[in-house]
Amino acid sequence: MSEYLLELNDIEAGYGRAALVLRGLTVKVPAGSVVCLVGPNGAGKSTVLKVASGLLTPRSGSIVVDGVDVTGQGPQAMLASGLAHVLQGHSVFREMTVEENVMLGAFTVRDKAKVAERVAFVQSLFPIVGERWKQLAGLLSGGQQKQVEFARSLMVSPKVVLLDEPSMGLDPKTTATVFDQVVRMRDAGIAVLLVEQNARRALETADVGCVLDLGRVHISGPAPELLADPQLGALYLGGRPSEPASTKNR
Ligand SMILES: Nc1ncnc2c1ncn2[C@@H]1O[C@H](COP(=O)(O)OP(=O)(O)OP(=O)(O)O)[C@@H](O)[C@H]1O
Repeated sequence: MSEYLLELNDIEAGYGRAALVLRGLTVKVPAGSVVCLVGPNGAGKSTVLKVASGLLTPRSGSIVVDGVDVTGQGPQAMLASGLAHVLQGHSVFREMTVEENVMLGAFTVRDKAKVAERVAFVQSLFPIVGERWKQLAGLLSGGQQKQVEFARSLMVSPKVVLLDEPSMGLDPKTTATVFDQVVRMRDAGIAVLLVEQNARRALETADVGCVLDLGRVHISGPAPELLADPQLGALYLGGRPSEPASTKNR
């Protein structure tokens, strides 16, 4: 296994003819870790995940998964290489059972024994998924539905899970539970690249933090150090890290 399960190197990416969103972005996800991307609205956090999962092809730069260069491959190939993307918002099918929702994630897995093994794994990692297995997913709470989405993403045995704003729309207590599940995934050996608006909570969970600004990583380091950084505190207040605190909110 490589030191980094995912490397995004010097990525430039954007949408159509519009200006670049990512301008030389480098992010590395070590094995056994949660890396979180924080930054202002529109900084390009979700775009990083779209590039990593093959939904958006970078204009330049490279994507390396566990030592293998996968730059330019589409979503299906990225999934096969070990990257699973849990999109922003709610993607559970409410009229289907929890089982049916989770099994959608096993669509590409042909080996029945492997599928059974993964079912046992996700049910042990997320007990509520096992307890509500035969029930309609729409009957579950928002936080429980998020665990169904996590379970679905793990059916392909990913090396890295890309999580886009898992706390969106959830109350603080449920958010805390969801972040606990993120830690459980990491402790089960799955690296996580996490994008969050809830920067402080995400940094409290993550091992490594990266602050995005103007399309590249502005500050990165161990998450506890970033939490203690006064510049990052200024960013929470809505200003840019390079501005003195006194100019904020003018
Ligand atoms: N499908 C798209 N087509 C065109 N432009 C897009 C598309 N998706 C995002 N953008 C633009 O790319 C930029 C970065 O968006 P992105 O969603 O990556 O930011 P973000 O940091 O995740 O923001 P937020 O915190 O608000 O979710 C924004 O200017 C946005 O308008």
